[in-house]
Amino acid sequence: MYLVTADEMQRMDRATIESFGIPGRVLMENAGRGATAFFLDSVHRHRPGAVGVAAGPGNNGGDGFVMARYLHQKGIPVTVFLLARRAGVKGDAAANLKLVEAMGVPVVEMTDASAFNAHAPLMRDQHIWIDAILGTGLRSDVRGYFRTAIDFINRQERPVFSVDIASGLNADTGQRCGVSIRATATATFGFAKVGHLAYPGRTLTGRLKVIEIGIPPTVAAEVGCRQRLITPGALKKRFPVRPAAAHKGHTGHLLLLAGSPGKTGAAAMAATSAMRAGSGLVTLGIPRSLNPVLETMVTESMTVGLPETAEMALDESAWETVMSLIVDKRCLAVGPGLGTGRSTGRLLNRLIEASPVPLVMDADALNLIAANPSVLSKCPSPMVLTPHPGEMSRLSGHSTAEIQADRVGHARSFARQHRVHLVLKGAATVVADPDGTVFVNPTGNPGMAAGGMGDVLTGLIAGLLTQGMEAGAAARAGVYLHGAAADRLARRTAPTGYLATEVMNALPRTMQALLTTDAPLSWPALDPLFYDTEAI
Ligand SMILES: NC(=O)C1=CN([C@@H]2O[C@H](COP(=O)(O)OP(=O)(O)OC[C@H]3O[C@@H](n4cnc5c(N)ncnc54)[C@H](O)[C@@H]3O)[C@@H](O)[C@H]2O)[C@H](O)CC1
Ligand SMILES: [K+]
Repeated sequence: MYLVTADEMQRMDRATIESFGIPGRVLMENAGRGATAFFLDSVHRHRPGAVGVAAGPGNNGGDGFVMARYLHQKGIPVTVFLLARRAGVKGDAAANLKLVEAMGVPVVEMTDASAFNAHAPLMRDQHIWIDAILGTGLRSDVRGYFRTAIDFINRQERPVFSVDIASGLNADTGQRCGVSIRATATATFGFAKVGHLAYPGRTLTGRLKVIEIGIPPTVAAEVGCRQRLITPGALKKRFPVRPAAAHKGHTGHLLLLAGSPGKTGAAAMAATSAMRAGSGLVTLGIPRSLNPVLETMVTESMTVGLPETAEMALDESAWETVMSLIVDKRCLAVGPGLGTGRSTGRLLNRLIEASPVPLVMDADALNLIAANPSVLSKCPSPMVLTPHPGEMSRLSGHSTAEIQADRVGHARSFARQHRVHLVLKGAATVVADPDGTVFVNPTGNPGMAAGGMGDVLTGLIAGLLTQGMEAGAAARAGVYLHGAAADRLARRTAPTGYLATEVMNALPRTMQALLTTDAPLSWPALDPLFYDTEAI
């Protein structure tokens, strides 16, 4: 399913109007009518009392006028609070303002803070708000008394239904532009926007419905949308089909380099997660002194003790053994609990330059690469990097705050520059491909903010790659399944306190669920996101 930016959406509107001759007025009518149906569906249990429509001067306000008209026709008491002069409303929005007034809907013009104060008592009487103040036309921090209006509506603690996007939310990043409406539900048009899915936008959006307004499907392709939501339907087609007579030679062999003192659990969890993902065999290469410990920790994986440094981390002299081990492998994963010593770093650099198989790199491997990210361009094989925002900061040189303010943009630019598949972890994980396409993951919950979850993800992605999945697909399937397995645990046990090993053990049945359904696997009570799977 496409996720679009404000600019892409505007280009699609234009293309629909100019190349297909569908008038903007028709799009606005379809938007307002569809949003009204979703509004009535959302409030069906309690027939709405007085409905206040807060309308801005642009086309978002225009959609609000159309909604006011349909609600009025249904006999629902509705008042339009116009946050602009009538004369300042132009085009299709002006036409609909005229129409709604002609029908007898009261329109209160509020052009400054003093008019706003004068009408505050009437505003307080509204039971439900329709927020049609600002849509995708927002380009900077919210200015003027729009700010006052947004704060006022939020303070009323009434249900708020946003038109297209919660006013004040940046459609491209999901960040508040100074201030934002906190919506109970949002009806958006044509396609979901990136800002609906990225945090904090996701919590400010409420239930989300994508309304079809008549944009021809080919227009999205022509505009070249570069963002997608990860959906089970798209993932399913990418899973390798296992032959009935499969043996473990068919199902791939992973080489995992991991572990240092105090971090043996990371190595063990990543290895077993690869097995849980369906990898045929896993060989775990670890510092020699740790072999006795890991032999008892992992049962199904094989272990190989490798030359180590004085700190008992992998030494550069392990190179030859590793290269001989890699010969019959389908994937190399490096990182969980690896340590960040210089000799380990030299070993890693040489592996990146020579790996004949796809590489997955996480944790300390990323911290080591951060010293010299240009080595990535020398890798002859596909790479998946799985940084959390702190590791991403070290890799890219941008602060964590900058990265979090535009996760899609930072993931995309790193993936393109270094030709890697970049998994930027955290709430609403994003996966960027080397060609700049970015996927946003809808699964996962706050209970995953716990030790070991990243090691499970590394093993899972590596396990999928080992079975022959293409690198980008393995990264997307990995983050989706990882989050969905955790959502299942959060639902069945408790929202927090479930363990990484439990997520790991839940992987096979989550994968089975993915392969046997088209429905999103997440639990709606944990994830308020609702999306129309028809609107792909
Ligand atoms: N998606 C579609 O196909 C359709 C979308 N529609 C709706 O149109 C809006 C976008 O409309 P647009 O006129 O471009 O912009 P807005 O209404 O969002 O806002 C423009 C308005 O707001 C002022 N403004 C901009 N930034 C700020 C700011 N930071 N502070 C204060 N004021 C600001 C600006 O000056 C303008 O006056 C889309 O969201 C949909 O709801 C169509 O109706 C149907 C087709
Ligand atoms: K809005």
